[in-house]
Amino acid sequence: MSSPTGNKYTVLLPTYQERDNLPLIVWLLVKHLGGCGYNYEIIVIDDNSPDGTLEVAKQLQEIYGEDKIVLRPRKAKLGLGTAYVHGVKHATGNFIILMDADLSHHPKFIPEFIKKQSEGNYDIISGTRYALGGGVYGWDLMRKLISRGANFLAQTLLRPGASDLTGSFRMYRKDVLEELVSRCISKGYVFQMEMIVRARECGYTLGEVPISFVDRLYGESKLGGMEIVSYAKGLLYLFATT
Ligand SMILES: Nc1nc2c(ncn2[C@@H]2O[C@H](COP(=O)(O)OP(=O)(O)O[C@H]3O[C@H](CO)[C@@H](O)[C@H](O)[C@@H]3O)[C@@H](O)[C@H]2O)c(=O)[nH]1
Ligand SMILES: [Mg+2]
Repeated sequence: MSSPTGNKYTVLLPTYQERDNLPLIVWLLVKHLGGCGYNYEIIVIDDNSPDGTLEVAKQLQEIYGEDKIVLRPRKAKLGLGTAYVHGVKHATGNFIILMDADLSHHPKFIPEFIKKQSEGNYDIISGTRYALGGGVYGWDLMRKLISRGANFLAQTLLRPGASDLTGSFRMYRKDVLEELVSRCISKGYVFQMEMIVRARECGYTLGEVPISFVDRLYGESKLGGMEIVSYAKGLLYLFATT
């Protein structure tokens, strides 16, 4: 079946301890991308999860095929930012979708990203929780404050012209993503924000699509105190240098 847009979409799924979530997220991706006739592949980047995520991914590969599920594991937990860098090296699509594997980002929004992209011929489409009717569900007050605070600080210091700077559900043209990752120095959670700041520097166009972010059911977030400290350091660095 030829893709309705003539494009190929590569979904990068970084996983660390996502054994219970992976079958469902993959099934939903197949449903919303394959079911709509899009040409796609899913690249799973597992960082040697002790819970056996990679073994689950291998079973999924047998079910859906090696052309649809591509495995690019790494030997150790090396961080979310570098997982994307690693994944994009193996991508064969001309558009790349970055998303979490824990069902916080629902694949039903991807056809909306694709529609928005073709309407404005944008270089980047960013899912937004903080404008246009997007939202967050299931987080406690503390986590909401951390996210809002991180966004507010970044908006105030960097003024990058996007409503959700720390979210990671986005679609990029492949060459744009490659250019941006080569310019980014962050390795942890601050990576998402730096990508938008660099995109603005390079003059790339950005469209936004409202998304609802639902907190994970299975497993735990990897966002801890260390990540918050490194986020603050990264933000100050960007403030001082851009
Ligand atoms: N391969 C790999 N994957 C990782 C690593 N750390 C996290 N992941 C994967 O990256 C995704 C996001 O990790 P979570 O631990 O679920 O992040 P979160 O706390 O829910 O944070 C989300 O929201 C933040 C903003 O509100 C985002 O900044 C963040 O990117 C993510 O979308 C999941 O699929 C998780 O398995 C890592 O070191 N290596
Ligand atoms: Mg999560």
